[in-house]
Amino acid sequence: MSEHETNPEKPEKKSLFKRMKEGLQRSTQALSEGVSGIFTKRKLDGETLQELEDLLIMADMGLDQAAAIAEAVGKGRYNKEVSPEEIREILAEEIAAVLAPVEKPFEIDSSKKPFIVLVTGVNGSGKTTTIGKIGAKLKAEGKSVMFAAGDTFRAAAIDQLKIWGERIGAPVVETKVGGDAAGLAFEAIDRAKAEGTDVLLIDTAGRLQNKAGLMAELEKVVRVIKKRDPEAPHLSLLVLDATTGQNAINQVEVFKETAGLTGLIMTKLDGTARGGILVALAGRFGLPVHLIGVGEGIDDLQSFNAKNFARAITGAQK
Ligand SMILES: Nc1nc2c(ncn2[C@@H]2O[C@H](COP(=O)(O)OP(=O)(O)OP(=O)(O)O)[C@@H](O)[C@H]2O)c(=O)[nH]1
Repeated sequence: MSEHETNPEKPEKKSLFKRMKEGLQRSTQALSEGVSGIFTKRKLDGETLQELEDLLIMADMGLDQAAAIAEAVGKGRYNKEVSPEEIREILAEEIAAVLAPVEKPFEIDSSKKPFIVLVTGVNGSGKTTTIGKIGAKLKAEGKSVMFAAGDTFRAAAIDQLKIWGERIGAPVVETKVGGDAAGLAFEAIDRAKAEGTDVLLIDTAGRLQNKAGLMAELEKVVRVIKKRDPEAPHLSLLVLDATTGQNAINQVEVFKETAGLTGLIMTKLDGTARGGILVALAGRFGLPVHLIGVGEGIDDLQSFNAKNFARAITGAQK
């Protein structure tokens, strides 16, 4: 366990970039050492570029993005000696270029009251914790927050959200285990309206093992939300666990239409050497990435910055 996991109080003083870099260490190590291994005392040619492409695939960037990025790195540099440091810089630029279009801060439109955020994701993705952390950040900005414990299938998920609610002073709308999630969303919107709440965050169930049932329920939740406010949900976010690798692609496909996804949050990037999955997702779906999780602390849920992320995972120094 790294220091920031065992002592969540201390690192507050650390810069967010430093925290992110630490969180991404495993990915950085794989890419940075990989580049050194390929380009030390060797020319940039078809062979080394193929090895680079393989390295990018290993980092979960996906076949298409890996090929395109490797090609871009090679452009105009064939048969030249290019140092690993230079390759890391070029790689960081190319990765940032793929990621830049999906960099979008998590923002609330305060003309919408309540601003309704629907949060989906498979069990264990970090969904409930993420909702709690977002709520804490919004509260710190002076906004009033309400949670709807819409993962009605698991008592643990309801309890976890209640703990967050108590911690940050946000009311939690809940129903009994097995209760109707759509009905709960309906009730939560009415209550948030009545109480003049700024932001309502709605949790949902994530049992992919019953995919048809889950999707039918999600559709119903979205339908009911729209009945109360045709513009809502104002954000529909999917929480993805970076350690699931390429599986994240399937998850986006599953939730995209049903939940009308407007953006992504990627958690647990600290638990994998394959942080390149964000590159694969960006290239494939172009969905905004609002936040990334690089550890368990509140400050470890950070705004996604394409350039910083690309620099961190490649180990580029400049
Ligand atoms: N290391 C690390 N752990 C994280 C991150 N985000 C969330 N977690 C942890 O992941 C675990 C699962 O989070 P939950 O919030 O329970 O996940 P969930 O999707 O709600 O899962 P269920 O409640 O099981 O559906 C918790 O222990 C979180 O602290 C992250 O960015 N890094």
